[in-house]
Amino acid sequence: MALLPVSEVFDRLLGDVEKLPAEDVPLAEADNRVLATALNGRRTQPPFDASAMDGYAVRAQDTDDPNTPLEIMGESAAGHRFNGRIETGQAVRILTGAPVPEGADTVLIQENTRRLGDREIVATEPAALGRNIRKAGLDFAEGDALLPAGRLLDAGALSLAAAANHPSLSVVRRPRVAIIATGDELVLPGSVPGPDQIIASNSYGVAAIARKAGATILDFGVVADDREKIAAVVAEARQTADVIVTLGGASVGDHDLVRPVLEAQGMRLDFWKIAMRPGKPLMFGRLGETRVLGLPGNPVASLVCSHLFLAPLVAKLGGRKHVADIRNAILTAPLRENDQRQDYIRASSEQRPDQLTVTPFGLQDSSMLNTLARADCLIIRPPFAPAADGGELVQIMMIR
Ligand SMILES: Nc1nc2c(c(=O)[nH]1)N[C@H]1C(S)=C(S)[C@@H](COP(=O)(O)OP(=O)(O)OC[C@H]3O[C@@H](n4cnc5c(N)ncnc54)[C@H](O)[C@@H]3O)O[C@H]1N2
Ligand code: MOO
Repeated sequence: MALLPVSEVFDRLLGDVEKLPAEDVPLAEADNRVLATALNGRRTQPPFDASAMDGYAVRAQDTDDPNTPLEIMGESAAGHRFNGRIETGQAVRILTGAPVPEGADTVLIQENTRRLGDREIVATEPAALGRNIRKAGLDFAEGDALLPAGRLLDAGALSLAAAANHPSLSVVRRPRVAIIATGDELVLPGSVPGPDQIIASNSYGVAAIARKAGATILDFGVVADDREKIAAVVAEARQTADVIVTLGGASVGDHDLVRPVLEAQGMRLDFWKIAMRPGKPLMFGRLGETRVLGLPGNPVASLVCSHLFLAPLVAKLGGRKHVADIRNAILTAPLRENDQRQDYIRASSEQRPDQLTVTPFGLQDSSMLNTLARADCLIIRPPFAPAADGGELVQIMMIR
């Protein structure tokens, strides 16, 4: 089977993805969720003409002559309005956020007044008509379009939704990603491994990438290389998962059972084996409504494929925008010519005063997590790229 080019992998994986259905969540739990439907104001804010300052509600023309005393008729505080109307020659003590009394057209700030005893003030400076008054609806009015569908609910959006009196919000359901690690050699961190065993590490990194893209993770732990056991876990996972991610068992060895087991369960294979390094044995298919992404077991292949493919898949299902952070950088060391597979080379970037540079790591074996953890980017080497010298420009994808 020919290896599928990376650009086609994106098309086949993402081409027909629709965002998941909506669900209602309490406002307090809506942080970092994606709004499913546009949000309108359910009230007008401020609901009345309100004072923007501590001072006195007056008629502007009464302040034209600074020596005219104004009689204080009462107080309007936030939450407790002054019930009454002021006439010429009168003022009401007013505090920030309080309703402006009828008859007043201006708020004179406290600093521009002088008190004469308990009952009177004079303006020390004339006030312009309408000063320090927030008109009703200054922020928004009932029925105004406030937030569009697809908006990520961040701090500003959440407080606006609250101010508009929405106690709950309709958000896109989080994609549920089931992760199934396969392999007789794997034991969980903290176990005592047998002589031929290693610690299962991939799930943790893959889960972190998926979660960052908006997923809820269903971790199915480690399953032995056994057809029945893998089939049983897949059958359980497909009940709830939008995406099943399998780890390992994707290649051509006698114990690489994932694809045959999934096909026996009815998976329609879309593609298997892609023109990429690391990540060649990547597999993608559909099991009913559930998408299945079979990641190669080599830890670096699992994580690089998750950055490249799982993150945008999860983001799109969850209604989020996902744009890979791709930049141009100057190579500090030479690179060999490339073969037919698009290469993603672990590297370290440095922002210098005048340019971004990138240094590839010498060893690129796809089992080496130590280099992956140190890498902040991957150099993208297109198929058949000629050898590159230090000083040449290359594309890099940031991974942290
Ligand atoms: N004859 C060929 N052999 C291999 C090919 C090939 O094309 N022809 N491809 C190689 C490539 S590329 C990769 S990548 C691996 C992928 O193989 P599998 O997906 O079948 O993965 P496994 O054989 O199960 O495991 C490979 C390696 O990774 C370790 N592993 C697996 N799962 C985990 C995990 N959850 N946490 C940590 N480490 C894990 C496993 O122990 C193996 O060492 O195949 C090449 N072979
Ligand atoms: O995916 Mo494999 O890691 O190309 O070595």
